Amino acid sequence: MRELTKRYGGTTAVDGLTFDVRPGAVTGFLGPNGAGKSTTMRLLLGLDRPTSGEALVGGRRYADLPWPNREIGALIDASAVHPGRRARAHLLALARGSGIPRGRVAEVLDAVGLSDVADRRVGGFSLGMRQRLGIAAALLGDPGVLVFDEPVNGLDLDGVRWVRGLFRGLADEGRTVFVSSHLMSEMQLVADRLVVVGGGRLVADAPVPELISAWSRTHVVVRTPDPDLLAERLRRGAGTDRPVTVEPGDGGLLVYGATPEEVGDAAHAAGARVHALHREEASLEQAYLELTGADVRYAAGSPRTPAASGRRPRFGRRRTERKEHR
Ligand SMILES: Nc1ncnc2c1ncn2[C@@H]1O[C@H](COP(=O)(O)OP(=O)(O)OP(=O)(O)O)[C@@H](O)[C@H]1O
Repeated sequence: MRELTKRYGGTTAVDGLTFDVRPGAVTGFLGPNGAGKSTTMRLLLGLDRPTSGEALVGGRRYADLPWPNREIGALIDASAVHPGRRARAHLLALARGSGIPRGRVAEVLDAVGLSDVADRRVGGFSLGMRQRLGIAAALLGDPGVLVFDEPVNGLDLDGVRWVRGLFRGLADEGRTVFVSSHLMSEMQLVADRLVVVGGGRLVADAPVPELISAWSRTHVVVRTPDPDLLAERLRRGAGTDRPVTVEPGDGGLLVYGATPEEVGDAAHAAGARVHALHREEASLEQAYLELTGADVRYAAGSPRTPAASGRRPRFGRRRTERKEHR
């Protein structure tokens, strides 16, 4: 994507996005609802025209690809199949239109686990079965680039595990796998890299471990009836050179920059009673909430954001920065 922008009337769905999606890896495309993920994918697939900028597949616009289905396969909308069509007939029609041999249809039906229901009408399929059929259609041309918009929706636990394995296998074969989701927990399990968007803008583009260490901080949670005693002691340092910051938390304190052992020792030295003490690991979920919470449009107010649905980031980006200046 190069400076990709799409406006619908007064709404800017995609706002100057620039990033690359590379072969041999699963790239997660993450953002809350309305962040512009589907629009970006639609622009890449030539289903809509950019207002400005470009979305290219191997350096070419979708419209300029001689055999698009053999270069890029996509699942955008699993319900976009006529309900009266049988699964096999649907795939055969797609294959015929793209010059793909008939034999490939049985192969992809088998790959997605739909061989037994291939001659049933799609109208009777569950959402999970339709997702599988959509994935089969994406695989049909054996393309080097695969794009999946929210592919996990509607899949049961087995289906979710299967899809993770499938993406990993496709990336290991050297293909480019680009998968959107609004679920950080899902992306953490499947993606090598993440492109994070909020309000149509790029918020982060990095390998998953880099994102975690850059955007979230592990801390120690202490439950104590004597928070003032302990906080005062910790603010003078926990016996190391590292700066320690302390924040009020549920029934106690949240301590940044000290180990549980150091916090325990500080409590002992201060004479503060400790009822519980544990380390809370930095999770990608936390990083995601911070990242999208940092976006102005998604910081608060919108009823569709994780921040506004009761999972507000406890430590927004600005607060963290302020803490570090203290
Ligand atoms: N055809 C359209 N006409 C008008 N506005 C649109 C159109 N398509 C998308 N939008 C708007 O563009 C913004 C981005 O939508 P988009 O569907 O790309 O987001 P998304 O990240 O895929 O979210 P979701 O997970 O909800 O699908 C939203 O504000 C949406 O309402």
